[in-house]
This record gives sequence, structure tokens and C-alpha cells, in this order.
Amino acid sequence: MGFEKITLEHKRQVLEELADIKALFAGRNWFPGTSGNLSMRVGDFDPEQFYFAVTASGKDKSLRTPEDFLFVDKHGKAIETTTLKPSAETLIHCEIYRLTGCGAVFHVHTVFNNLISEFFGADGHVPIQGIELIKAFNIWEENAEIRVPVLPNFADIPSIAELVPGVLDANVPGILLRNHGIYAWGKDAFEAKRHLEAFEFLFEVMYRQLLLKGATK
Ligand SMILES: CSCCC(=O)C(=O)COP(=O)(O)O
Ligand SMILES: [Zn+2]
Repeated sequence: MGFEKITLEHKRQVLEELADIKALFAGRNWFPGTSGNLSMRVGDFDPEQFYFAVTASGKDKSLRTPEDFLFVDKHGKAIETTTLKPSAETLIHCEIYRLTGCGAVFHVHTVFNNLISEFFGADGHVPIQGIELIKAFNIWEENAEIRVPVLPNFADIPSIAELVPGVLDANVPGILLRNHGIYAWGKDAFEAKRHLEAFEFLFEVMYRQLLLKGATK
């Protein structure tokens, strides 16, 4: 379906939902120093053609303004004439949509995701086992283990985006960038938020467990 066929009402609903989530996350200090970016798909998913609303680059994400979001295509290019620039990390969102067909992608920088991504960065993944909140990813098996991929934090975003297909795990809706932050996604904004909150909780638990055990590596 072409972008112009998607109803204005649907586009407005998506922008409103994104703005509400942005305000909520800002209240948790999840966008320090203008970091972070959010996106939500509009219309149906077709790997050949899809569109999403994404945060404009470099904005103070704790503010609500008419210039917070723009619509882009599957290549991350603005669809409408605008002076706004899509997030510098839009290509990573594009790749996650293309590979998963998800409905929303949220990226935040937090102290816990930075610390954990660095601690396990050399291993290429964060192993998480036996913590109840793994169930937030719809994994109900007892003592389940997941591995959250950690990618290198290259300055060149296309170089990061091209690593995404090689590490994506269908059961784990998130990827860490080392010393940078997390991308979490879901079939819609509700699920992406649940996943992001679960990751952040799990990283905090792991950090505190490591401290309790006096870990060195
Ligand atoms: C100031 S944080 C550096 C860029 C970044 O990692 C980020 O998440 C925000 O970039 P954007 O272009 O989306 O504002
Ligand atoms: Zn970032």
C-alpha cells in the first residue's frame, strides 16, 4: 500500500501514541542529552514497501513540539517535504522492521544498558538465565536462558545496520550496541514498551547480582 493510501487518522494516532511514549520515557530519564530514538510503523508491513514515523534527529526528547517526528520509507528517507532530519540511527530501525516485520522500535541509552553492554561486549552477547521477567518475551520455559546480542558501536551507522541480520534472534526482541544503548521492538508500541522495560529490569538485576558476587572478568 502506498503512503498516500494510509489514512490521515491512522497517521495521527501513530504520532500521538509515539508522543505519549516519548513523554513517558523522558520522565524516566531514558533520553539523556538528546540521546535515543523511537519509531512506529504506519500501514501494513510488506518487506518491499513499508513506512514508519521516527523521531527527528538531535531534538530534546523531553519536549513535545510539532517538529518531533517525520515519516520515512523502508530506506529511511523522508517521504514528505520537510526540513527535519530523521534520527541518525534510522537505518538500524529500517533493518529491524525489514527483518522482523515488527510494528515499533524503541532505542534508549541508560546507565544499566551501557554498563552491561560493556561488561559482556567482548563475548558478543549478554547471557540472562532464570530471571522471572524473561517471561515478558513470551518465553515460559523453566530456567530459560536468552542471549541478548551486543554489536560494536561503530561511528558509521550503515556498518552497524549490516551486522543486524547476523545477530538477530527471533526469540529475543532486542539488540545492544556496546557502550551505547539498546534497541527493543515489538508487534506494536505496547509490546515494544513491555520488551524494553523487561530488558532494562533484567540489566539492572544482572548489574546488581554481579556487584553482590564481587564479579571481575
Ligand atoms: C547525543 S546521543 C548520540 C546519538 C545517539 O546515539 C542517539 O540515540 C540520538 O540520535 P538521534 O539522531 O536519533 O537524535
Ligand atoms: Zn543512540
